[in-house]
Amino acid sequence: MASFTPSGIPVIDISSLTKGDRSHNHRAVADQFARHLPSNGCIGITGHGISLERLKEAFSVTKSLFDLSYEDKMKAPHATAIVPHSGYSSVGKEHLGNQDSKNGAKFEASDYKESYDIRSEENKIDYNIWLPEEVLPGFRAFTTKFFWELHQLSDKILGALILSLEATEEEAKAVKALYTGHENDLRLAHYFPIEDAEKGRGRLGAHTDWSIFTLLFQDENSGLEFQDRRTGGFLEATPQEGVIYMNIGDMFMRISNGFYPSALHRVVANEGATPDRYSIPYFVVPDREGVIEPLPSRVKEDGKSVYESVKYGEYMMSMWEKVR
Ligand SMILES: O=C(O)CCC(=O)C(=O)O
Ligand SMILES: [Fe+2]
Repeated sequence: MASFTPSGIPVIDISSLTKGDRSHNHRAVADQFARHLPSNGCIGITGHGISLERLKEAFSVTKSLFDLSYEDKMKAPHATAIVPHSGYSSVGKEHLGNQDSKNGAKFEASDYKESYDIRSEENKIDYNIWLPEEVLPGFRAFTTKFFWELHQLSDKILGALILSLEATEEEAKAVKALYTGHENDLRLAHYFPIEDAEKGRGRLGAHTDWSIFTLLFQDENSGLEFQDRRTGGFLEATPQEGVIYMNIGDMFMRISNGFYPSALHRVVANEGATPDRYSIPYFVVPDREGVIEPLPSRVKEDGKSVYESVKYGEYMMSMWEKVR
């Protein structure tokens, strides 16, 4: 059974996936996904197995990173090119709101934030750009460990998502083969404080993620909102202890032939003086060479294929051109 946030976003307990007991039935979680994700492509999750201590540590590491001087942060600068997408990006590198022209919810924002992207050590294209160890001791070790913890969790969520589509065994295998975790992106983000914000002022423009799905950790300073597709308005993703938000991205929308929508989301400032905000998105993405297309069984059921097949790497590069 799901509970709901004050704004009506469903919150699903996934502990039967994460307890590690293989005899547990994953079906119940898959059924909850199938019931609650089709409306807006977003849910809150509890029972994810990431402890509160771990989360506290992650936010404290994030804050220490952004508290460094600009000169120190620039010791791990993001490349001027799109690739490798890793290391430190100062304000103004991205304009995610630019990608949103199709759904009438255009939302002006200058993406008033700085961020740092961490990748798999085995990713040879988007390879990591690390700060020298002495600049922030322990940063590399912590974030690398956290990256793989989130990968383990994501692997289980992906399994339940595939199960929720009633995929054949062959289809399930094919989708899992698209994903090794080595292209995932752990992003630490810091939104600057704003004095005298008008309510609803943009901190991050409305966009969908290009991922399979995204896990979102945020601090107690709210601002994350998902579009309610029935009304076109936005629902606040209220910060709640132990709740991680999760949204479907463009790739799983395509795999599901549109059964799951890619969630349109944004970050806004509260009215008045708005403090710093920290968040940690984890983007679960296919491998670059992965060909993404609707499951044949869903196409059969729906009577048509809503999406053409795309190679993830090509899709991603075309999207990057839009938001730079
Ligand atoms: O900061 C957040 O809560 C959301 C970040 C986000 O949507 C993104 O970076 O794609
Ligand atoms: Fe996003």
